[in-house]
Amino acid sequence: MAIQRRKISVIGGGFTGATTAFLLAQKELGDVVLVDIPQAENPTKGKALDMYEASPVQGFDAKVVGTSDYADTANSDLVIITAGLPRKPGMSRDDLVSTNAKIMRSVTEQIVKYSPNTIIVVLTNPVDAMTYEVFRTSGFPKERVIGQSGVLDTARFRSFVAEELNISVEDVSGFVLGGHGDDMVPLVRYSYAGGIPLEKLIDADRLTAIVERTRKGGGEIVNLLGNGSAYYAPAASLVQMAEAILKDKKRILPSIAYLEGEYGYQGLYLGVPTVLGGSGIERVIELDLTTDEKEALDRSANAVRNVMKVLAQ
Ligand SMILES: NC(=O)c1ccc[n+]([C@@H]2O[C@H](COP(=O)([O-])OP(=O)(O)OC[C@H]3O[C@@H](n4cnc5c(N)ncnc54)[C@H](O)[C@@H]3O)[C@@H](O)[C@H]2O)c1
Ligand SMILES: O=C(O)C[C@H](O)C(=O)O
Repeated sequence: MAIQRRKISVIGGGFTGATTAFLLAQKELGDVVLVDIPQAENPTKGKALDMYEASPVQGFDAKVVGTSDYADTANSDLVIITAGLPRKPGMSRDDLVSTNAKIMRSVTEQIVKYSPNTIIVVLTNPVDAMTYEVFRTSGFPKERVIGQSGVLDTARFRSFVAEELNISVEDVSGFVLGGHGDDMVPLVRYSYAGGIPLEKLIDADRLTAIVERTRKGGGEIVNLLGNGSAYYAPAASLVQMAEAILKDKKRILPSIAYLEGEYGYQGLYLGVPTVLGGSGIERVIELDLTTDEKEALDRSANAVRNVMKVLAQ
């Protein structure tokens, strides 16, 4: 029997969607279907063809097609949702909730129709609430609906620490819990450089500044870009999660997972450490938190709950 390549659909062919599609193809994680609205069909086809034409030069074997027809996504192994509005300077991610929730509902119905057994990874903001909306609309089991925030937030933290210590980013590990907002909880106590706790290497004041910069990392890029939000690091983060799932790597990566009692929360999508593998979220890892850390996580969880109230209206 012929072995078939994996199929990955990326919904939304804008900055994050197109960048993700290209990285997925470059890593030969599967053939990629890039989907956008009918009005954007030609540019989407153009981007996909352009990517495919890079394959002989870069030496990757992956087909990339652009479309507005969900029939082309049928039987996807993985679907990544990037469709929706990004914020502009002066906006919070939460300002996007109503518009992007409608988009989540419509794209999820199409995804489920054509790929009822797929795993969905959501990027669209406000991502904790949007992941919940996709979960609710899809009717999928919780392990097959996952949100991306922690890989990106941790990557920002690791970059800033590496810069501070003038060391390789590879040797820095970070740990960010909570919602993808300014209340996220970077946990310095669980962060290391070359196995050495960061608190032994960086002054408390500097560490506080790095934590603050991480929390506001998305806004820093929004202000620099002027019209849109980050896409290179978000796309790289999606691809790391996709690789863990498609190759059943069982990596410990932070994901936005549906909590039913873990960390004391019920019925909430929130960023936590997880094991990501072929079934999606295979396990949520629970850790003991100090009183201060739990209070910070509660603030972040409350911020997500407040956004979710809009969905209930
Ligand atoms: N969770 C994260 O860490 C993270 C990181 C980066 C961006 N984001 C979010 O991802 C989303 C996309 O960001 P972007 O920079 O790619 O924006 P973008 O404007 O470049 O692209 C969005 C694309 O979605 C398409 N779209 C809109 N409605 C659609 C629909 N119904 N079906 C299919 N496609 C549709 C648009 O035509 C556009 O091409 C935003 O909400 C942004 O805030 C989240
Ligand atoms: O900041 C944004 O609006 C986009 C994204 O969530 C990010 O953190 O870069």
